[in-house]
Amino acid sequence: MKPTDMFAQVGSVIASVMFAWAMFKQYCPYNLQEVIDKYSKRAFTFIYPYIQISFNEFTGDRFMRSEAYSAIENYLGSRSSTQAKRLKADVVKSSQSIILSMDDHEEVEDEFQGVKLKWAAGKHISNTQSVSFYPVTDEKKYYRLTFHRRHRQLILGDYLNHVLKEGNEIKVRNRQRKLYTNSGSYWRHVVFQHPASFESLAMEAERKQEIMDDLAVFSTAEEFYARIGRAWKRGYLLFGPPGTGKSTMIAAMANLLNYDIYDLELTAVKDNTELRKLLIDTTSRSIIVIEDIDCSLDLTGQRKKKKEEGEGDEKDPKPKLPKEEAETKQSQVTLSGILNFVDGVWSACKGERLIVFTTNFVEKLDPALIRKGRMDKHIELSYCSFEAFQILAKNYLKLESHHLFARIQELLGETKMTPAEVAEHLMPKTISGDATVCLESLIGGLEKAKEDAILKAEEEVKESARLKAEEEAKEKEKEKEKAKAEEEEAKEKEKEKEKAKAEEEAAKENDSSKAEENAKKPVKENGFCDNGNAELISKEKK
Ligand SMILES: Nc1ncnc2c1ncn2[C@@H]1O[C@H](COP(=O)(O)OP(=O)(O)OP(=O)(O)O)[C@@H](O)[C@H]1O
Ligand SMILES: [Mg+2]
Repeated sequence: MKPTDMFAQVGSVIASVMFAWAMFKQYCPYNLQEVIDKYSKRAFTFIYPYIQISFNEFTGDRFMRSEAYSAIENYLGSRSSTQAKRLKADVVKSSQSIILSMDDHEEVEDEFQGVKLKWAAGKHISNTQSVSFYPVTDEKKYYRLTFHRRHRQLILGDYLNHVLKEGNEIKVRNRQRKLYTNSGSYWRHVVFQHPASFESLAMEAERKQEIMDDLAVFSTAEEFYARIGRAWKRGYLLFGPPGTGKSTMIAAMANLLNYDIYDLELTAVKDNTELRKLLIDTTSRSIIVIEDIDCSLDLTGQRKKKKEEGEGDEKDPKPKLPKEEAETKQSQVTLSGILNFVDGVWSACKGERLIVFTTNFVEKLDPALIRKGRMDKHIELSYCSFEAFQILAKNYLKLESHHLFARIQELLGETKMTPAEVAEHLMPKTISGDATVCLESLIGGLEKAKEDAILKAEEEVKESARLKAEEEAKEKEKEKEKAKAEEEEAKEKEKEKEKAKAEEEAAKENDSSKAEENAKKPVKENGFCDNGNAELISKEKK
C-alpha cells in the first residue's frame, strides 16, 4: 500500500469515528451519556496511578482571585524561570524588579522530601456567554498538580502547606506596599514609598533598639500569640510635641516590618458601623494608624462627660464632635466604638496587625483608651537630645564630629528644640553644602530659642505676679464690701431695736389711759366691768 493510500484510509476512519461520535452525542439520551462518561473516567483512573489537583484562578461567585492560585504562582516563580521554555513577565515595585511565571500549557517539576511532582499551567475556554455587570472573561486559568497516588498523604498535607506558606512569603517580599486612606466606607490606596528608617530616626540608640526588638519579636510571634490565646496584634501610643518624629516613626515601622499602612481619618467615618466595616476590610501585615487621636474625636473623657452632661460645653475651646446619642451630620464614632475596634471585632480578624495612635497631649486622653492591653507600648518622643542631634548631623551633613558640636551639646542641654527644627537648620544652606554654615545656623537658632525661653519665663513670672496682685486686690475689695455689709446690718438691727422699744412704750401709755377711762364708767349688773380685767380685779378687791 502506498503511503498516500494509507493516509487516505486513516483519514476516512477518523472521519467515520468523528461522525459516529457526533451522531451518538446527538441521539443518545443525556443520562446514558453521563453514565458512559462516568465509567470511562473510572476505568481511566483505575489504570492511571496519578492524582491531579486543579487550582483555579478565580473562585466563588464574585470573581475573587483565589489566594491559593496566587501563592502557587509565586511559589513556582523561581522554578519556572529555570525550567519552563515559555515564560510570562510582570513588573513590580515601581519597575524595580521583574517577576517571572510559566506561560500557559508549560510544565515544571518540583521535589519535596524526595518525591517528584509536576505542576502544569493551563486554561479552560468557556463557551457560555453571559451578560453581567462585571467584565466576564471566558478564559479560566488554573494550575494542575500531578503526583503518584502513593504520596497522597504527604502531598495533601505537608507539601501543600509548604507551597502556600512559601508562596505567601514570596508575595509579601515582592509586593508593592500601599498606603491606604479611608474615603466613605472604602479604602483608597497609593503606593507607599517613604524613605524613613530606624537608622535615620534621631533618637537615643538604646530606646531605638528596644522599639526595634519589640517589633521584631511581635512580627515573629504567631505561635506564641496562638498559644496564649490572644489576637496577634499590638498597640503603640506615640506621644510628644509636634515635630518630634511620630509620623516618621510610623513610616520607619512600616519599612522595618514590610507592612502596609492604613491611615484612618476618624472624622471622616460616619459612625461605628462604618468604622467596623473599614477595619474588617484591612489586610494582614498592616499598621492601622490614627493620627492626633485627641483632635480626631471627643475621646478625651467622654465617659466622665456623660455623667456631667450639659456642663461647661462652651468653656472648652476644642471643637466638639457628637456624644454617644447626639444626632449630627458629623462623625458619630464614639469612644466605645473605638474601644470595640481595638479589642473587639478587629481582634477576630486573622493575621498580624499593629495599631498606632499618635497624640500631642497624652494627658487629655481617656485612660480606658490607652490602658495596657489596648495600647501595649507607650513611646514618648521628645525634644532633641545631643545623641539625637548626632544622628541628624550624620544623616544631613555626613558629619561624625565637628568643633562646633561641643557648643551645640551645651545649648541642647540648656534649651528645648524639636528634631524637626534641628533638621531644618541642617538642611543645605549653600550650593557647596558647607556643614559649618548649617551648624552655625543651628547654634544661632538654639541661642535664640534660649533667649526666647528666658524672656518667656520672665513674662510668665510677671504675668503670674500680675495675676496674684489682681487676685489680692479682688480679695481686699471683697473684704471691704463684707465689712460694709456687716456695718449696715448692725445699723439695721439697732434701728429695729429702737423701733420695737418705741412701740412697747406707746402700747403701755395706751393701756394706762384706757384704764383711767374705765374707772370712770358705771359697773354693770353682773359685776363685770366693760373694760376688762383690771377693773374686775379692782372691784373684787373692794
Ligand atoms: N526623631 C526624628 N528623626 C528624624 N527626623 C525627624 C525626627 N523628628 C522629626 N523629624 C523631621 O521632622 C519632620 C516632621 O516630623 P514628623 O512629621 O514625624 O513629626 P510629628 O511628631 O509627627 O509631628 P506632629 O505631631 O505635628 O504630627 C519630618 O519630616 C522629619 O524629617
Ligand atoms: Mg505627625
